[in-house]
Amino acid sequence: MAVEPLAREEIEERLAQLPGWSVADDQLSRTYVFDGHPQAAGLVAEVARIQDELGHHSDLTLGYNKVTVTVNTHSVGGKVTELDFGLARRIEAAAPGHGAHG
Ligand SMILES: C[C@H](O)[C@H](O)[C@H]1CNC2=NC(N)=NC(=O)C2=N1
Repeated sequence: MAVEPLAREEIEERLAQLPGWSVADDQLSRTYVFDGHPQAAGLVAEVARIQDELGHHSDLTLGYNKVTVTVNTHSVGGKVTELDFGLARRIEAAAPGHGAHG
């Protein structure tokens, strides 16, 4: 089945299960906060592995103690799809192991 952009209600239903994530300008995103830089970089490295496994890649911004994840699906013209939520759920599962909060 081909991936399709999610409708607004479908996005709202999925966001309700993912506290901290939001959609603006057709981008699904979340910022995680850490106690320090190595922890933040550790999440980036794990997310890179997850993204290659899934074949779906977010834009990751690494700051001193923050990581911002931003993703949409290029193949449907830059809209939010189930692929983006699938990646977000995997990142949510990984983040606590790196000490993410915020
Ligand atoms: C061939 C490869 O799987 C595609 O180019 C993938 C790679 N990663 C991707 N990542 C994102 N965010 N959107 C895509 O449409 C996309 N396409």
